[in-house]
Parts: sequence; C-alpha cells; structure tokens
Amino acid sequence: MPDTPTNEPHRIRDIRITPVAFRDPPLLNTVGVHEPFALRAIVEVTTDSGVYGLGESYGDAAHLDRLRAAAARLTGVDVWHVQEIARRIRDALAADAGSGGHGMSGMVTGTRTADRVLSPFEVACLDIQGKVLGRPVSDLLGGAVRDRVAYSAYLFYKWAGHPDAEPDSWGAALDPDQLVAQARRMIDDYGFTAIKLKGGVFPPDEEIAAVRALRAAFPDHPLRIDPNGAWSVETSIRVGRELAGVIEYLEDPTTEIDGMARVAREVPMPLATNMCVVAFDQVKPAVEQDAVQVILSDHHFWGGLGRSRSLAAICDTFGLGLSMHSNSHLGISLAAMTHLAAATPNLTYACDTHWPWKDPEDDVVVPGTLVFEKGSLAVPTGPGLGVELDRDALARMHERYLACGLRERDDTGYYRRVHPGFDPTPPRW
Ligand SMILES: O=C([O-])C(=O)C[C@H](O)[C@@H](O)C(=O)[O-]
Repeated sequence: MPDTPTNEPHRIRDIRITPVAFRDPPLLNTVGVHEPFALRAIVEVTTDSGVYGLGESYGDAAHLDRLRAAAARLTGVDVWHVQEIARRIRDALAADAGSGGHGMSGMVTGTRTADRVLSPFEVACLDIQGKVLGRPVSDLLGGAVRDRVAYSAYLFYKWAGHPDAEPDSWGAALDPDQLVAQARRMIDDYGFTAIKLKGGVFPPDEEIAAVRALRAAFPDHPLRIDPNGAWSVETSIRVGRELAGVIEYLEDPTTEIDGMARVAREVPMPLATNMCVVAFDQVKPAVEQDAVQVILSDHHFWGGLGRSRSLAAICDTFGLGLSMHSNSHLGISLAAMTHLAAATPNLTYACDTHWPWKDPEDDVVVPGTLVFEKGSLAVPTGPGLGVELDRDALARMHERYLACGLRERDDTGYYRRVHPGFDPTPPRW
C-alpha cells in the first residue's frame, strides 16, 4: 500500500513505453500470414506515490510514436482523472485524430486514433487505482458478475511455415481434418467450450466444409466463422443460408454497414462485427439499418475499459449482443479483458483470445495468475489488474524487438509475410 493516502491525488510521475516482439506462428488470414513476430507496446505508468500500473497496446512504429507523444503530455495528471488524460491525448494527436487503419491487423479500419492511444494509459491508471484502493479492476468497473470468464478456441488455417522460419509444434492446418485436429488439441489443452474459425482464406465451399467437420466433431460447441469481410454480399448470403443452424453467429462476412445490412436481411443467424462498427458514431447507422446483431468489443480500440462498458450499455439499450475481439496479445491485455468481461453482465458469448498461439515463455507478466481451466479464466482478485510485470522477460522481449526491428516491419503490429497469391482486397469471393 502506498504512503500517500487514498484520498490524495496520485499524480503521474513517469511513463515508460517498451516495444516487445514475440513469435507468432504462420496463421493465415485475409491479409497474409502472421509470422515471424507480433509486436506489442508495454506501458508502465508510475505515480509520485511510487505505485505503477500496466497497459498493453499495439507495437507498430506509427502507434508507438503516438503513444510517446501522448505520454509526454500526461505528467502531473491524477490517475483518477481519466477524462483529463483523454483530453490531453486528443490535444496531442489533434493532427491525426481522425480514422485510420493501422495499429492492429490492418483489417479493422475506421477506429479512432485517440481511442486507441488512450486505452493503455486508461488501463494502467485503473491498475493503479485498484492498487491504491486494494481492489481488483473489476470492482472499479461495477463489480464482477461472474467469477470466471469463458474464452473461445480461436482456430486458424495455418501454413506450415516459411522454410527459413523456426518450426512450431502446431504444423499445418489447411483442410477440415487438420482443423479438427487443431481444435481437438486446443480443447484438450485449454478446455474451450466454444470455437471460432478465422476464414476468408480459401474458397467459401472449402470453409463451409471445415465448419461442418467441426460441427460433426464437436456437436455441443457453439461455432463461429469470421472471414474478415472477404465475401461479397451474394456469397455471404449463400454461406449464411448453408450454415443455418450450424453457427451461433456469422462474423464480418462482408465489409461496410450497408453490405452487412443486406446480408442480415437474408440470413437466419445473427451477424457480428469488429470491422464495420468500431467506434461510437458507427453504432447509430448500424442500428438504424439492423446491420449487425452482435458487436465485438475490444478495449484496445474502443478507448479502454470504461468506454467499453459504455459500449456494453449501448448494446443493452438497443438489444444487440456483445462479444469480445482479440489480436495477438500478452498477459496484461488478457488480464484487462478478463476484468472487463467479468464486470459486463451482457457479455454472454465466449471471448476471443489468441493466447494459445504464443509460446508460453513469451510473456511480460509473472506466470501463475492467468491459467485456463475448462476454457475459462478466474477473474484475478488481487489489487488492480492482479498481474505483475516480469522485468527480465520484458527486457528479453524488448531485445528481440530491437533485433528484428530493422526488417520487414509494417504498420499493422505484425511482421507479416504476404502469402503467395493472396490478394487482400475484399471481396475475394
Ligand atoms: O476479426 C478478428 O478476429 C480479427 O481481426 C483478429 C485478428 O486480426 C485476426 O484476424 C488475426 O489475428 O489474424
């Protein structure tokens, strides 16, 4: 517990931003191949009372510049004054506060730069607030309504890898049998009770066959497929009809609110999105057109945990379902996602996570808090996020970032290889 009384300001004294890299296997999606590395930024906020809080965000160069520009304006602000932090960040980024697609997979366009920059600072401030009060972050968000948070097995078509790349233990997953094997391993290892397939990689009929194979192998697991907008409206309608009764929702079959609205009128299952509704001003047109029935929140681009709670209230108001999106991430993000999901009553779907895809030793938090059982995580009960920074691991992963930082870096947060023959422009079918 800090010496400063809890009712005194706890002012930001110092912010350290450390980019890190970790191995990301050759997973396929519409824009190419993950590998060899995912990039993240670790944000450490320290107060004049000596308390530190953690945040995690994207690690591409443009986003790092913005995080640093924002950090330079935050010294002296009380960690309870998140509105003031948001105001200073908006001012710092005034030149480019519009929309932009960098900072995640390159597929989620239209998210607001200032929200993406605010998120790790807000999470770090909540971590500090919780530590000062001796309460978990979930309590600061209204209190956990569940003591465990369910996550989904996130399957990817997978390339065996570039001949020069280090091999991984997963091997290739390019057909239904290999995907079923991938799902089985993930379910055996983690106990997941829901399954999501990243699609949009192969012709839709092949992906329908994969979903059917998963349905046959796992009859009780809710299924989803997400082609990241790779299909035309017509293809989306055809696939949606063919998968009637097989999937719980169809995620981003096509791009744009208008296209999703046309699909939604013709298919029997809910449509979900983390691509066409990624900021508050996009909710109204989507609701007016009944374009989506489930929104995937993501505190990294909705502006942090508090604003994600606001999104949840909006979904509740308009009768929309709520799920949670992920990119390749580390334990600080996973802890924040878990606190948020625990304190969000209407988040009723299993959340996405890329967690099983990273090497277990690749993390910046001390192991032990985030352990999957039966596909879910216990909500950390310690003060703040409930995770501690492993400084040796941080230094090691930063060294790796420096070692790999001069080649192939793009602005998407991945070192992405483009798969031969891939045209990332949707619709591909
Ligand atoms: O819709 C999604 O789940 C994503 O956008 C998550 C990632 O971008 C996913 O496609 C990936 O990791 O390649």
